[in-house]
Amino acid sequence: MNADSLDGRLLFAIPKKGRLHEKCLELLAGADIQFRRHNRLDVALVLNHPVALVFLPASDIPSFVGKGNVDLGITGHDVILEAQMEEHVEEALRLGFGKCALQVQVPEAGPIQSVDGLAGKRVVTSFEVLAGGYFTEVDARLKKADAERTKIEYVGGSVEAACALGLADGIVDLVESGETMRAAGLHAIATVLQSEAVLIKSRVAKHEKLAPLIAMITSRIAGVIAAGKYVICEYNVTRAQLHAAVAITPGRRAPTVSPLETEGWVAVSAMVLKNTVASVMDELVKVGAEDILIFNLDNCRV
Ligand SMILES: Nc1ncnc2c1ncn2[C@@H]1O[C@H](COP(=O)(O)OP(=O)(O)OP(=O)(O)O)[C@@H](O)[C@H]1O
Ligand SMILES: O=P(O)(O)OC[C@H]1O[C@H](OP(=O)(O)OP(=O)(O)O)[C@H](O)[C@@H]1O
Repeated sequence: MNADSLDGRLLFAIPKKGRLHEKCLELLAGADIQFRRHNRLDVALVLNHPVALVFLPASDIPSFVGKGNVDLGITGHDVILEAQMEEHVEEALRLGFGKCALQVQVPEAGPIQSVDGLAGKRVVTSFEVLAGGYFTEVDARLKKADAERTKIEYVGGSVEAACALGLADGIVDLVESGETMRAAGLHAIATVLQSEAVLIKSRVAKHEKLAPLIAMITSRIAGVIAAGKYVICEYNVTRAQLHAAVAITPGRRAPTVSPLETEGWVAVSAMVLKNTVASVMDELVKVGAEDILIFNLDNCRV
């Protein structure tokens, strides 16, 4: 591949490894963005659109998009703030995966058990900017003199080992299930921010001509995300109970209600959030709904 083959193509950055990589590949497949990635190459031409995928470390994607080197990208909200790129990129869509929290952690059995207690001590992190900003405020609130301020030290990985190694009194790191934290004998004493994966667009004006293609990709990805969040719920209910049933399944705009051949009965179809489906079914049974069926969505536009 040479640089010419990228001419006129929209560049779309995808995390090359790590927690977000697999999910991004699923999203691309769901949005019918087809590509063949050659072994070890970090650029792949999309076969069915004028797009090239650029596989980059998640933490580098905010600045590539923010500076306009690539037009679109998927990365974590956390790394956008860490790269101080929030004013240079537009978060077009929240993607609902890669959910985690950046938390202040200390040894469970240690002498320090509060953020105020940790202030002025040594904190190790991969998120220097966010941790630095957080403890600058804590130090200011506690009126720490310059020499007493919290010392933030950067490490590129294995942050959770820093306390056990005697390098830190506390750390600031990402937590999802909490397994890594607990395995290292740590617990969280504060949350700096919540994060999830986001689709970001460059704010650089020269990319205006790509707007229709960006809008199409955004809409396709939004459809795949919505399809994962919703199911279709269908059931039969008497007209007398329709009002109560519709209150349980109002749908996104409104449910579809169709007459049944049986006098006094209707069939109802509505989109329902997947994570509420069990309680929705319980409630429907209580108001007399019958033949309740749940269907997964492959894809949708909402
Ligand atoms: N445990 C987790 N659960 C959910 N999302 C996470 C988790 N850890 C990280 N993330 C999200 O994924 C992004 C990339 O993190 P990940 O640890 O996969 O990085 P990476 O690309 O493997 O880089 P490195 O391992 O070099 O730090 C983070 O910025 C965050 O938004
Ligand atoms: O709360 P948990 O579910 O245990 O997840 C948290 C861990 O996940 C991330 O690291 P990851 O495992 O992606 O590897 P990395 O340290 O190489 O980035 C993060 O840096 C934490 O260490």
